[in-house]
Amino acid sequence: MSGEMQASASVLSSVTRDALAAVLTVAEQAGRAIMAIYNAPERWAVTEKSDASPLTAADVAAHECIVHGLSALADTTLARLPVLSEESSALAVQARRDWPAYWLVDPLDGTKEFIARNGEFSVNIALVVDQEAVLGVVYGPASGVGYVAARGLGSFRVDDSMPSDWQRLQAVAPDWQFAPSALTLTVSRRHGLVRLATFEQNLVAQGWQIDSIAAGSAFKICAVAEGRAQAYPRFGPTSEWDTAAAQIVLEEAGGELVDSRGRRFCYNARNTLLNGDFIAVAGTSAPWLAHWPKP
Ligand SMILES: Nc1ncnc2c1ncn2[C@@H]1O[C@H](COP(=O)(O)O)[C@@H](OP(=O)(O)O)[C@H]1O
Ligand SMILES: [Mg+2]
Repeated sequence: MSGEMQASASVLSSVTRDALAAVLTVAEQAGRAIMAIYNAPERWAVTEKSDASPLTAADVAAHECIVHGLSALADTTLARLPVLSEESSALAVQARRDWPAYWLVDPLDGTKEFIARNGEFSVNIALVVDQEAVLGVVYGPASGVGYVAARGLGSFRVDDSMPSDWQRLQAVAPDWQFAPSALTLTVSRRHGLVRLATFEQNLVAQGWQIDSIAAGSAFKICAVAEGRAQAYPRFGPTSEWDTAAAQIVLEEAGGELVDSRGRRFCYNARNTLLNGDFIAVAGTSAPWLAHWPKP
């Protein structure tokens, strides 16, 4: 076995339910740092990043909390892994090519929703090993609800009010064999809405009735894992830290996250951090992609 394969095997053997619970605790700590600022708007000082997305004091506070929390994990194999975070990406984007395993983090996904004060933002922490997300935590500081998963261990919803009650998630796929009926989609409030409308029209033309739930952040993927929606079609760019944690939550609940050609998303495989169009589905993606709009 090569040194790199040994390193990956050692990280995978650290992926346990205890480790998942510890990463959820890190996300909850970051959530408390975020809420302290969310509830004190005079501390926001919104600035523009180089990609023109907003950056608040909360993004930075959550980033620092997560970097510290992960480095203090009891499992030293996990604690020593490098971190690629939205707030540190300029430094790490090249270095990551040499990393067989690392933490991929969006400390505050849905910054525009944070600024809009609608509560629809999340802390996303994923563990990537050999280009696949193998552990993920998506935590909502405003709701106190986390979605957690690890490869082979299942997906769970954990509410802060009942921390020991991990509720198993199961995605619910449409039955494509029978006459079209109702489909529920989760959709972005702000991005890719023109091609989303075309996709919905393609489904309606086949007799499907579409309901949609608009929301910010990676919760749109978790809602599919939870069975509240059957798919989340995404048109336009996102970054790898927007999808990795929620992807393993969805996969462990019985779903797929794929590009417009049906290829499963993987990480650290290209020279960019940007994702292209994707669809997150309950069950299999092929029936959905038959209705995908032309680019
Ligand atoms: N032009 C762009 N390039 C890269 N990512 C983009 C983008 N436009 C939107 N996003 C991503 O979409 C996320 C918000 O999507 P949604 O509104 O559906 O929740 C943003 O998360 P952040 O708020 O963490 O930056 C950002 O990562
Ligand atoms: Mg984001």
